[in-house]
Amino acid sequence: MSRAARDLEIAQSIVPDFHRRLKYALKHPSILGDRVDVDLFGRVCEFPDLATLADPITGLTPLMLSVSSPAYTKFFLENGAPWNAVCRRNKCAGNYASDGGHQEVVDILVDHATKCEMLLSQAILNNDKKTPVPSVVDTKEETDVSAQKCTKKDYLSRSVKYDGEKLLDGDNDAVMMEWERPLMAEHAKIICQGKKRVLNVGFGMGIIDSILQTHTPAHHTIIEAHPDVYAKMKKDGWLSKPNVTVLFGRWQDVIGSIPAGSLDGAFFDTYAENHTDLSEFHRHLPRILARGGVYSFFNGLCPDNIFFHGVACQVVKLELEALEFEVEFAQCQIQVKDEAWEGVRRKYWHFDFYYIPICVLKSEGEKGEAKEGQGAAKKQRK
Ligand SMILES: C[S@@+](CC[C@H](N)C(=O)[O-])C[C@H]1O[C@@H](n2cnc3c(N)ncnc32)[C@H](O)[C@@H]1O
Repeated sequence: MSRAARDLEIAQSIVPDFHRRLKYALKHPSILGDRVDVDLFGRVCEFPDLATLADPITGLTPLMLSVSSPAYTKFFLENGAPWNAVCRRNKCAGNYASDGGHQEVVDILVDHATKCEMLLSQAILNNDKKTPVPSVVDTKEETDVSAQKCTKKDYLSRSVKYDGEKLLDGDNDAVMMEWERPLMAEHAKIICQGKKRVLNVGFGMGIIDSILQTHTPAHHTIIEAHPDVYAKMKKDGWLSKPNVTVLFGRWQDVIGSIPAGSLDGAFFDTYAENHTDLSEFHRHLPRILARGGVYSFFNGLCPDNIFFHGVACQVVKLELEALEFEVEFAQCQIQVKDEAWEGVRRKYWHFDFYYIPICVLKSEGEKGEAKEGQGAAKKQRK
């Protein structure tokens, strides 16, 4: 018997209707707010292991039910409640807190989630394990196609096909789609204003590379690993364009050949990779970018849950800040028509807005200022 189940039994013997009330509470999120059963939650606090319970039918957890209360939220988190559990309606505690307008609890949850994800990400990078990150979004069962992981170890060894406005992999999942063109235009503008030396990782349909060419970059490097995509690049003349260097191979294998400080702008948009790969790529940026250089990436982090998306953006922001970047996200609107997804196995975008990352590598002077600033802050704290 688990500790949580044993605690539940003890609680049941102390408060005769405890189990019924807990079950009721777990099934009726409407008891939140003013009508929250304070006594019930008081009893729950005597049995911290209950934090890890979830109602088997609704999937609701005590953490989801306590989002009107910062104190209970903290209590459950401290006692092991998984911040990223989702109920049968695919909502996590953060979604319930945002929907209910409980900003203080949203902040507590974001803070907790960010710390958990940073620790996890760091542990995986330090161990140099190539296993996919047990990501914050991978909490759903694998049976539903929309819930399956989009990381695919065999992607590079299977064929892809160009099909009108999309590029599809062997499972008919979309590698790239035409609706992303306006987003690519924004990314291109961010990394290549003026005659800059730019890098794009992942050619796909060549949308961003074609747009970058209109900005007449001083030099344009493209990294692409898929043989079919590379064949298309060759056919379309990319290998002989003036000022363009195509590096065929996985970025992991060819990035070392890019000279230090040789780029003013970089964009990253691969496919079938995970957050660990993105973090690993980020670690190369301070070497290859010149100071003041601008970096951006396709921000498809956790694209089916706004709270998870927000946490993932925050994690990446902190990771890049630790690498001496200044990071902001610019919001833009994006409408994807339903017809666009015809012939595509699953949608990979669900929001009607998009946060464009703008990451600038601090100059030497700014680095110093930041350090002095930190020093002053430390002194004040003492
Ligand atoms: C989403 S598409 C890029 C779309 C591109 N931004 C555009 O505007 O058309 C991703 C591309 O990354 C490539 N790719 C995937 N993994 C890679 C890796 N490890 N190194 C280099 N390229 C990779 C894929 O073959 C694919 O062509």
